Amino acid sequence: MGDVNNLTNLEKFQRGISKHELYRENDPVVNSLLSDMANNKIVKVYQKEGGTQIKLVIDYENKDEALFKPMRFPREQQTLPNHFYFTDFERHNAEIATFHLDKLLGFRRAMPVTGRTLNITTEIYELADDELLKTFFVSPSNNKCFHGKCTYYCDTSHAICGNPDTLEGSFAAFLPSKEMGPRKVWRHPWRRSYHKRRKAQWEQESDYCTLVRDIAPYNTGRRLLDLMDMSVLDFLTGNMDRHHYETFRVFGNDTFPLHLDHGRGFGRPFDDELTILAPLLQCCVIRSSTLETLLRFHTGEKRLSDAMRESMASDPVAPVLWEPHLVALDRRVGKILSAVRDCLSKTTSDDSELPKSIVVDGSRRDS
Ligand SMILES: Nc1ncnc2c1ncn2[C@@H]1O[C@H](COP(=O)(O)OP(=O)(O)OP(=O)(O)O)[C@@H](O)[C@H]1O
Ligand SMILES: [Mn+2]
Repeated sequence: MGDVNNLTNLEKFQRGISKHELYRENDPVVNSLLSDMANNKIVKVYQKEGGTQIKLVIDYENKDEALFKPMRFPREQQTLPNHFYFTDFERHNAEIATFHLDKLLGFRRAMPVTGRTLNITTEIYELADDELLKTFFVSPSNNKCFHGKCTYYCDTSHAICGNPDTLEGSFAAFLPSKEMGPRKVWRHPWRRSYHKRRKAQWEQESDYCTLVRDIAPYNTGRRLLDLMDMSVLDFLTGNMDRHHYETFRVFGNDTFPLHLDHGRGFGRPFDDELTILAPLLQCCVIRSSTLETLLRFHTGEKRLSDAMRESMASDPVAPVLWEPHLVALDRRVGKILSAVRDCLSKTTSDDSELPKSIVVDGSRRDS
């Protein structure tokens, strides 16, 4: 199908997705794709249906697409104390930062995301489809605003407004279409209850992990270790909103889970939500390569915060994160490592076998 030289960077990226990861380490197509999304001409904008908060699909002149989440708040705004994880607003910069973090941790399971500042008149209003256009209005201070249609926060009092005419947002590279790359949706075993008074099973049973590890697909292959990686990523960012995850059907069950939907991370830099680490705390396993990476960031020359600062410096909307969030990353690496240490001391004391908690296998490329 067509000459490889005529492919857009997004198409090249999509063709490079493997059973093990979205892209290869140091693959130059990633930076080219980020730059395309940040600079290419936009020709059409419409709302993505589904999901709880507003998201726009951006069509570029070269037919590539991106998923846009608008900025709602300044970087310093924290999660409102009386909001649950499921009513928290989404933060566009959390999508950008989590892509960088996923990459630095060596997972490569998150789609590339860049920041970009748009002109709300010429790059949204004038390119919007009729549905979206209907939700535009001019605010009392004469800024152009829209609210779209969705389950939460799509009304006049939660509108997205130009400032006065610019709007910042995150642009995530589009996944292959459902036809090209159909995906399977999985319920996360450590999903929260999404109810203000109810608790989930894992919150009430301390040996919940023994149940999980006996059932497919967690009883074999890489999947349980992938959930541990996901809980590491989510604990570092403070994301409590991991209800489902998706895999590509073509790769079967022994493939990586996509890291999608990170808009609710980076909301509380001064608290570390240990319950996000529950999978790791309850199962006491972690992939050896992940442990090595965390140790390197903890004891090595470059701390995780430094690596993140460096990685995000070239983003068009840098600085992407408020400084306290970077400080939190280093502190949380320390907490993950002490959780692993606790696991070790638990499992080595009862029998002389290899400590179960450490992790064993990489099972990333070849198993
Ligand atoms: N980069 C992407 N390209 C294409 N589709 C995507 C991308 N990221 C996410 N999606 C799809 O869009 C849907 C909604 O995305 P996302 O989860 O980020 O939004 P959300 O409003 O938080 O949704 P929800 O309320 O269901 O959690 C997801 O089910 C996912 O399948
Ligand atoms: Mn979500």
